[in-house]
Order: sequence, then C-alpha cells, then structure tokens
Amino acid sequence: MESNSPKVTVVVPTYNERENLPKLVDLLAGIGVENLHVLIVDDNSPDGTGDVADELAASAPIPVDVLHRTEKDGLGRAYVAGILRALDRGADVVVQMDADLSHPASVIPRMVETLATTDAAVVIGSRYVPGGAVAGEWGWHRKALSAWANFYVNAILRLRVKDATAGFKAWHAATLRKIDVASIRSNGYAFQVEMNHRTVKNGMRIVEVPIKFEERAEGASKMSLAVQLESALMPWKLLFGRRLG
Ligand SMILES: Nc1nc2c(ncn2[C@@H]2O[C@H](COP(=O)(O)OP(=O)(O)O[C@H]3O[C@H](CO)[C@@H](O)[C@H](O)[C@@H]3O)[C@@H](O)[C@H]2O)c(=O)[nH]1
Repeated sequence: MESNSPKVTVVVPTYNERENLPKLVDLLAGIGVENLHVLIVDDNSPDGTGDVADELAASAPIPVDVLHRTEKDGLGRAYVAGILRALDRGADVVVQMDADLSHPASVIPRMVETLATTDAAVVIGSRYVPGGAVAGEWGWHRKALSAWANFYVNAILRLRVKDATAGFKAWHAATLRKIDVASIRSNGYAFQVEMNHRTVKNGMRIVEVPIKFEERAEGASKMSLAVQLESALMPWKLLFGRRLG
C-alpha cells in the first residue's frame, strides 16, 4: 500500500564498510521514520561490501536498494549518482549519510521534522552549533583541519554555516533539483561545500541541528591529499565562478 508520509531516502556511499553497513541499516530500521528507504552506493569495494549490501537488500526490515558502480570514483561522484537515482524513484526527502556510524541515525527524525516545519531548504547535522559535539579523541591535527576548513570556506564564500563540511544532511527533493546536483563536479569535502554554496546562491536557507559526531570504530577514512587540495582550491573556484580543471 502507498504511504501518505513523504518518501525519505537515505543515500549511503560505501567503500570498504562491510563491518559497519549491517549495523547502520539496523539503526536506520529502528528510528521510527515512516516510508524510509535506504540506497547504498558501492564502488566495487574490495572487502565485499557490495555483497553485504545485496544481502541486506534481501533481508532488511526496511526497503534497501543497492547501486553498484564498477570502480572507486570518490564520495562526491557516488553521492551524485545516488541522489539522482533517489530523485528518479520519487524521493521527497534525501538524507546523505556516511556508512561508518559517525552520524547518529537517531537525529534523522528531527532533521526531517525541521525540513517539514521550517523554511529550511536543507538541514545539516552539525557538530559546531550549541549542543553539537565530536565524541572521542580527535587528534589536534584533525581538530585544527576541521576548524580551519570551516573558517576558510566561510571567509571566502560567506555561507554563514557553522559546519560547512558536514556530510550528514537532509534535503528537500525540490532543493536538489534547483541546485542541479547532476552538474556538481567536486568530490571530497569540497562536494559538501559546493552543495551548500549552490543552496545559498539560489537564495535558499540552510538550517543546522546539533549532532554528536562519533569517530568511526571500524575501517578507515578515505581522505587523501588530493581531497585536501581540492578542498583548498574549490572555494576560490566557486567564488570566481570558474572551473580549475
Ligand atoms: N561509493 C563510494 N563511497 C566512498 C568513497 N570514498 C568514501 N566513501 C564513503 O563515504 C563515507 C565517508 O567516507 P570517509 O572516508 O569516512 O570520510 P571522512 O574523510 O571521514 O569525511 C567525512 O567527514 C567530512 C568532514 O565533515 C565530510 O566532508 C565527508 O563528506 C565525510 O562525511 C563512507 O561511508 C565511505 O565508505 C568512494 O570513492 N566511493
């Protein structure tokens, strides 16, 4: 039977997340959001995450779909592919979320509610608004990098967002269509910044709700030097409206 509730699709990019993915789907099944769907976008993970995703699609208590891609192509590309598929399949709200359990699934109901009851075009699960936090031990290097990245992009692009690089967000489908997600090219942290920049440039509002961010317990971050370099250049590229390649 068709549900009257908005269709909420959680898009989860995965690369080597076989330990984390079943736990994440389990958590999502328990948050009590009606008409919740999960779309896993796997880039042919060598650890077999794609097979784990297929098993979840067959057995999970909530609808799980899998988009298999042939090779590792970056987080941004995976999100673009996943978001376009979610929109194609009628999502009203699209949630972006990491697979590594660093983003608290329990906050999704509040994010969806905030979208429904305010003029927010997108709601960010934010570490840096009052009530937000980073749990566990982040080394000084990671803290400094995150603080610097936020100061840097806000200074250049005037986004006025406390957690501009956050990867946990709930979008109205209409916002994603308006910002033309298909044309977004940046791939690492810069992907999040470019999405925010397009939202603000189109005169739409970003709202942040606090989250407690957990450091991943299993697997490793895929952040590379190339991702950091892209993030350093991207705000200038956006400011001057040009592509740097
Ligand atoms: N399909 C696919 N998934 C990927 C790829 N690279 C990373 N992922 C997936 O994307 C999610 C985040 O990847 P991490 O490598 O754990 O990201 P991070 O460096 O910890 O960065 C996080 O924090 C940043 C700062 O807040 C965010 O900007 C970023 O989006 C992410 O949330 C994980 O689910 C990971 O498996 C890829 O090339 N392809």
